[in-house]
Amino acid sequence: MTAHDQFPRTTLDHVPRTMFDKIWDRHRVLEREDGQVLLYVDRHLVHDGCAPAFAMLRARGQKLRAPERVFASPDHYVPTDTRETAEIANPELRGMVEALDQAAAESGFRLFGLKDANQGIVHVVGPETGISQPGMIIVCGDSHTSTHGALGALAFGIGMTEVGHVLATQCLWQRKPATMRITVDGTLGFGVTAKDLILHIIATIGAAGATGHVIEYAGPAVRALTMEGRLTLCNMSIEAGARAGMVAPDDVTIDYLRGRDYAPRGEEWDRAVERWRALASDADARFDREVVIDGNAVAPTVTWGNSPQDAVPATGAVPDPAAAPNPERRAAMEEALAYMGLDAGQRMADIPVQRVFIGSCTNGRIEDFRAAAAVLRGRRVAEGVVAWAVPGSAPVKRRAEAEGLDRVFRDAGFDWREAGCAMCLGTNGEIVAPGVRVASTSNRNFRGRQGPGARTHLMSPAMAAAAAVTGRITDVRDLVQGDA
Ligand SMILES: CC(C)[C@H](C(=O)O)[C@@H](O)C(=O)O
Ligand code: SF4
Repeated sequence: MTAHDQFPRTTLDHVPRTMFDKIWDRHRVLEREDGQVLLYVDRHLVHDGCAPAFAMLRARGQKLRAPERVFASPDHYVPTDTRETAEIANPELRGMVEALDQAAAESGFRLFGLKDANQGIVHVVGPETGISQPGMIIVCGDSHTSTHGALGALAFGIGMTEVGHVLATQCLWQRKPATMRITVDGTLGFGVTAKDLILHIIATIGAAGATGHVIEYAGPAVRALTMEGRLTLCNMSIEAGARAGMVAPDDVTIDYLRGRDYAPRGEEWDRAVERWRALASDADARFDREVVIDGNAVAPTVTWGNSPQDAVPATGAVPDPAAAPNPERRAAMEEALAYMGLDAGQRMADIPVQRVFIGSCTNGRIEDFRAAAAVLRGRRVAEGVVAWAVPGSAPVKRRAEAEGLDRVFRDAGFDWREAGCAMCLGTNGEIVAPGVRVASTSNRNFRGRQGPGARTHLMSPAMAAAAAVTGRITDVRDLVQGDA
């Protein structure tokens, strides 16, 4: 018997915890009687839409509590044809970029400005610079902050008032969410990516399927994903209604972070890795909900409607509202088909597209451009199709250019552009005309998102490249079968 065994351990020691619990517990500052918990925030990411929060601070004469924990990059409002602020013709857009420059100058936080080597969509910048790390609480005034959970962080979007609160206090009040584990068994097949997987998951559990929950993705098909695939997966957690998505850190995570600008070094790195490895959910930890997905059954997946849950295999057809489970769903489907200009039963492969957008915080990373380039090499964009490649960050753009991918895109007839959110949301003015159908690698196919009347079909980068080449929705497996 060891000395330790003579003392009964407290029951607390025996409570198995999920990764979410471990991160949550470590960041609790205090708890209110109504159950709200004050959390300490490790990283606060800021974008060019956060001007109202800085205005709030200014009006109250408050300063940033911890500017060294705040990192910013302009993304939503920046045009993707120039990096010169002075060349931004629209004064409103220019004003947004200038407002962020001014806030950084006043408050002393790190800004990756328009011409900075690290500028990009905040959700691409955080992971790629190593600012986002396992075990952290990461917040940003943007719903797709869930992206960073791929590194084993608890990362979630907050509102503008909360952005102001975090800037001033470095803390945030939150109610504890429920936990949900999505286990993906099996292996993703040829031509099937993390994007197809997350569209399949959302189609399975619904756009409100994870409301109030933090999702932990687990299982062999998730473990087999690259870090970039995991970022895509976690990015769209919010489209299933989840508060956040996360993947436990493993060798993939650690290899990804090693040597990045903001990653720890030397002995500090070794200690960090030890901490990160201990974050995984305990084997006997209980989740409030469990979902199991068969990874072998996932096909290249495309959306047909105005919610990310409106997704079917590329080999499938537009569903029939008559088969809807209830009248509300039937009405929603009918409305979506009318807006999208589609008929029930129409084969997905017969739907023509006029525009293609490869980019966004979902699929604007180097592996996404490699996957699309692999399809485009030796091929041309179909007659009448306008196709854009928009890197998620300046480093992604440089890397792609170093690999000669920009040539592949240009030779195929793509426009190769500067980094930003661009056509994902179009707040920078980059939208399409009414009725135009877009094959898009972004995360939301809401009505009017890519412009009033725009018709968005969500898909993977390889699928978007295939659509660019054929001018219609195409199962990329059919197109590239003869390659190799
Ligand atoms: C503008 C921003 C607040 C918004 C978000 O929260 O997600 C945007 O990034 C989006 O993707 O719709
Ligand atoms: S790329 Fe799209 S989804 Fe991502 S932050 Fe920008 S607008 Fe939002």
